[in-house]
Amino acid sequence: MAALYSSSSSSAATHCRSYSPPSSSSFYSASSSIRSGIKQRVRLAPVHKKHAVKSQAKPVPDVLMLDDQVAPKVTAPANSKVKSDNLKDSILYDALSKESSSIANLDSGGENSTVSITVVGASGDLAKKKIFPALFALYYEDCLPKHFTIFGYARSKMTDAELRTMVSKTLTCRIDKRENCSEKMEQFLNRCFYHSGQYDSKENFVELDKKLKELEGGRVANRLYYLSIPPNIFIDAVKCASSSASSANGWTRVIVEKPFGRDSESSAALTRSLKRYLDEDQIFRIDHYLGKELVENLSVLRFSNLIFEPLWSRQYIRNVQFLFSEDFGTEGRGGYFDNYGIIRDIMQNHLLQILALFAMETPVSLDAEDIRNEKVKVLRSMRPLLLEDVVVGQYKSHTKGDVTYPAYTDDKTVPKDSLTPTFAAAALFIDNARWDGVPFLMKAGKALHTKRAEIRVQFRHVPGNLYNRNFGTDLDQATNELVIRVQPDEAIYLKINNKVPGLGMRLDRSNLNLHYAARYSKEIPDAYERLLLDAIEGERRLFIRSDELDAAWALFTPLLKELEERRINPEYYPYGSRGPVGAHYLAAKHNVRWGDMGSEQ
Ligand SMILES: NC(=O)C1=CN([C@@H]2O[C@H](COP(=O)(O)OP(=O)(O)OC[C@H]3O[C@@H](n4cnc5c(N)ncnc54)[C@H](OP(=O)(O)O)[C@@H]3O)[C@@H](O)[C@H]2O)C=CC1
Ligand SMILES: O=C1O[C@H](COP(=O)(O)O)[C@@H](O)[C@H](O)[C@H]1O
Repeated sequence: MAALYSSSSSSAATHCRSYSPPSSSSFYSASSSIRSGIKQRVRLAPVHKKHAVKSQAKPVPDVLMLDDQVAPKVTAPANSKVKSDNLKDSILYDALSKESSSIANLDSGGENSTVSITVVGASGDLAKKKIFPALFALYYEDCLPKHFTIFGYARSKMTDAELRTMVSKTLTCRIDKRENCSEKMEQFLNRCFYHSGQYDSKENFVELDKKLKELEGGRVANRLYYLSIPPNIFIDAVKCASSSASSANGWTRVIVEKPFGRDSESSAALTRSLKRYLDEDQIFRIDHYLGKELVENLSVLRFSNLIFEPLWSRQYIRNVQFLFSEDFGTEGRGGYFDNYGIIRDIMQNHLLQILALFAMETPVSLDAEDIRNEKVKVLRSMRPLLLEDVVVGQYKSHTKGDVTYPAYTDDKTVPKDSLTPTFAAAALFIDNARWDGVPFLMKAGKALHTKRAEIRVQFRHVPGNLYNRNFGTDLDQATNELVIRVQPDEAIYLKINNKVPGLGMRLDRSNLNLHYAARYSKEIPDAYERLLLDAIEGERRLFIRSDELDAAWALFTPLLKELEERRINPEYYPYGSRGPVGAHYLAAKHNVRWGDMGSEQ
């Protein structure tokens, strides 16, 4: 039986995910076996019979045959509506998800199945900037299944040829692999098609369905919809896609882009509406920060190295900081941004998701449900944010030399009297045994002095430190710090104290540095590539489950309401600066110094 399973691991996706490590590294072979471990476990999971009943599918064999030559027999019809109430039972939930992952893995890569990816809102910014380029990169890397089709769907009138021209302008070849690039592009573009339609028109989706069927050529048809449209039309599109263009014999999945509402109530309403047309395990709520390489590496760092996990608690960690800054303003997205602000745009999702991964307990396994269960526990253990633990700011115009940088309210799509924060700093707390009393600080801002995303872990001072005299460094300040630089120029470095070489005794601060560009020659894939591939493979680990979302909103909603109801004025900071001074007072109140204020890196 074991041989049967291992002989199945020849699908394109599995192949494209076996990254080759640098020759001297045994570490990577360990980590890639973790990944194949996930697959192995998922594939071996027996099929849960209830699912077959619920989805009214044909009976499913107890042992899944994974040989590519064996046609997958059964999948959950996408439009089968499974009520979500009983999914609250996490055991059943786990079983269902593992089961559908098994089906997904069977169905996505074989000779007798096909995957159709429809980008809804294909004429838009995100589609052009991220989604089509990520799909091409997956194709280039042989990660897409043998049989696949890509459809663009939007209201704009376009022919297939015009879509191809539009998409071709956004495609780039990998720096490390330029061979055959134009051939590959042409092959890819030939598999891209376009259908123009309204987002609320069943007829238009029926037309799409017809075109999809023609291209699917009678194979088991799996369908992935990427909703790259404004949130007010999500439900219209989901309703039409699910009723008129979901797969009759394969899976149907929908990737939903943020914003997932703007507070607890609107988020819950969105979830309820989505669940009228889809099961929870058909919904892939994307947070692209979870697809970033160093965020993915966070769990590997913690759980595959002996040295970190024992230190990962209030006993040794003084505070943790999650930092996001951009060196540009809203630039054309002010209309969207003004309704959300930086807390909803970055903190409630990207930074909080990273925090949950950082702080969670060891999951039972690397399966999606085990990881998401642990993340939910962390989020539920957190205190809702208080206004007194938050500082908000907004950038104002600034002139440097000959250049004048605009204020946020100079954006034509932003009301002149807008109080929407473009910067926020916050102190959060996790009331559990591991993290009691440890401040988790977040700072996020637009139009700051630099573009960067980092996690900084500041350790406590060394008790009874022998070197606590004046050896050139204040060791109370110069505690160890672990920095995970998510972007740009990915790196993980640990600040340590060391002796300056020589006959004297002076201490210095140095970095033990894993600098990705120096260590790995391979280009780091874009987050959207990883997440699209995961959605095709049915891997939900990096997507947000509805209970995670509820818990995340519960932390921020009271604060957001208070900020808006009391019309709290932001502290103004010049475009290109380090942000409002108030952020320093906030940190000082919690006995913390922001780690990004130093001169290093
Ligand atoms: N752009 C980005 O960097 C990011 C975007 N997102 C999210 O991704 C989604 C898509 O973003 P983005 O591509 O920037 O969005 P766009 O504003 O570019 O909209 C995408 C497409 O939707 C259609 N559309 C736009 N407005 C309306 C409307 N009022 N009614 C009906 N259709 C409309 C348009 O296509 P047509 O007119 O042809 O139908 C447009 O090309 C959004 O949910 C956004 O919040 C998330 C993170 C980053
Ligand atoms: O989700 C968002 O993310 C981008 C930043 O993403 P990055 O991958 O370029 O760091 C941000 O600019 C945007 O406001 C926000 O909606």
